Amino acid sequence: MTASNEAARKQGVLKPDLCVIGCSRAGLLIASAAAALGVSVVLVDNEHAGETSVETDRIAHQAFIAAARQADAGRRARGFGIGSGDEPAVDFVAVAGHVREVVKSLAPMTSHERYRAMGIHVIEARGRFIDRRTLAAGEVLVRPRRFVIAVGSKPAIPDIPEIDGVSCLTAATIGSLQAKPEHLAILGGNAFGLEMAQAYRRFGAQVSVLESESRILPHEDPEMTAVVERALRAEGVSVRTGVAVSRIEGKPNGAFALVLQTESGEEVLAASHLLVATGRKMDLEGLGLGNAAVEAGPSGIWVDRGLRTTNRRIYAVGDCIGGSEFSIHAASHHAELVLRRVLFRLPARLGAAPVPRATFTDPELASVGFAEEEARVRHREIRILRWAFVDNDRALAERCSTGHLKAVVTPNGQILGCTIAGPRAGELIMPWVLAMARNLKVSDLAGLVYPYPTLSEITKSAAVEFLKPSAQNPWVRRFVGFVSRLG
Ligand SMILES: Cc1cc2nc3c(=O)[nH]c(=O)nc-3n(C[C@H](O)[C@H](O)[C@H](O)COP(=O)(O)OP(=O)(O)OC[C@H]3O[C@@H](n4cnc5c(N)ncnc54)[C@H](O)[C@@H]3O)c2cc1C
Ligand SMILES: NC(=O)c1ccc[n+]([C@@H]2O[C@H](COP(=O)([O-])OP(=O)(O)OC[C@H]3O[C@@H](n4cnc5c(N)ncnc54)[C@H](O)[C@@H]3O)[C@@H](O)[C@H]2O)c1
Repeated sequence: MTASNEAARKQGVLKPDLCVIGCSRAGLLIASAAAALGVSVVLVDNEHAGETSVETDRIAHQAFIAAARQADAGRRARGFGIGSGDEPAVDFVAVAGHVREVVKSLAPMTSHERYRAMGIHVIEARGRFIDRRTLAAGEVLVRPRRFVIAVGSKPAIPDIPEIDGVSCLTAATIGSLQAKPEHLAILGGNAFGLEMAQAYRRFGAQVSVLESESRILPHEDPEMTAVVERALRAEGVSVRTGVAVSRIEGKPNGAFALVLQTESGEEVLAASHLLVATGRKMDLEGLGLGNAAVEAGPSGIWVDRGLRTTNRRIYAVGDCIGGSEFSIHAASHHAELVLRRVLFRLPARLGAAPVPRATFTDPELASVGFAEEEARVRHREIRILRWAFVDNDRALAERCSTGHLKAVVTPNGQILGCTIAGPRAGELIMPWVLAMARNLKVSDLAGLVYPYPTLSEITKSAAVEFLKPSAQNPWVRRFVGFVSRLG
């Protein structure tokens, strides 16, 4: 037990204004904002942040993808007349060193010491509710005015016969690989699986993605996911959709064979490593939610639209409330809503602000609002606006012109959604998020001045498409003709 926990035990029960359970980005945001406003805060976390946590896994994941991008840039440099086009020499151990360095540089930002220096009482222990108002954390009891639960999620392993017999990798363990896998089979073709597939392929591994749905990124617009799928296949990733793994057969040398059920029958796929990227499950075990009358189901803790649980003193944010979107920005958005409600007693509700989604493959895929199919169900008439990166000067100059932007709008220019598959899509989606959040029309995006040459001009080009039919309007033509006769 740490010195501060020992001191707390001697004080008896801690009675702060706020107790945050979970040192996630969202938990830290709430704790630090509340402390900055003079609110007394206890933060309970079961890990030494900065060492092993989802935060660490996530930054390690991004650092790994960044290294793979460099390997690919080495190959592509030949197209610019640079280098010999030889395969880049990849030192997998040095790549792991780069990842460790990036993770280490993040550690001071998430260290408990940083939050203690802000006046937050940090307790390093797993929290467990013992009644409706009290949390036991190690030997300390905490009875605050309000709780916020931000305990996240952990990888879910699918129920496949004999999967326990192979040592499958997950988001939490893939970082421990010290050598390039010979053949990496990845179960699940959503963001995490695809980002890993492309990165390992770029490092020279054979990679097979096995997705049970009929297409990868099943929640996104199929026209746009096809762009990503084509790019992955072109790099040599084997993408299999609509397949079910019916069992796994271990081999004596540690390798294994996946028995697949496909439309054409049974098939066997031999691989050296298996990465499970089939989703997350809530990390609620041992939290004692029942003691606090906080109801939860298999899809997470039940909250109302203001993120309040079935116990009115307790809020929950992030992955642990389930839903369709598990992301750092969704969790941070929850944190901001809870801060509004708890600190300022202002109304705040889920669903009021559009939350974008992003997949960091190359090309990236980012979206906000409705895709075409859903928009057609909800609106009698819609218009589709498209612009391709091949018609963007910056993309051409940089030889990254794969993909396009697709926006869905109403006939009067209200933006229903936008999806971008292409370079920097995760950045380029932001004007569309802002426009949707502030109820701007697509003509507002068309009217902005964009610097040339930038990828961001793709937004202007697509938005201007909305105005083009007006050029055929007889009244507009007559007016322009009349004005031009005035001299
Ligand atoms: C490999 C990987 C890559 C990802 N990449 C991205 C990405 O590029 N973009 C993106 O937006 N999202 C990404 N995500 C998803 C994102 O990390 C999660 O959606 C987000 O972290 C969820 O935040 P959270 O607040 O729910 O909790 P988490 O970040 O999961 O943190 C929960 C914390 O609570 C602690 N805890 C758990 N139980 C207890 C307890 N009983 N008592 C005390 N403490 C407890 C845990 O130790 C942990 O520190 C990625 C996830 C993974 C795994
Ligand atoms: N770019 C990002 O925002 C990013 C990056 C990495 C991870 N994450 C988050 O991390 C979490 C974990 O990601 P994930 O990709 O593991 O989960 P996920 O839930 O996002 O996707 C799981 C995929 O696996 C498929 N699947 C499920 N069972 C299967 C089976 N038995 N065989 C084959 N396919 C199966 C699903 O159809 C789905 O496409 C997600 O919440 C994700 O949002 C986000």
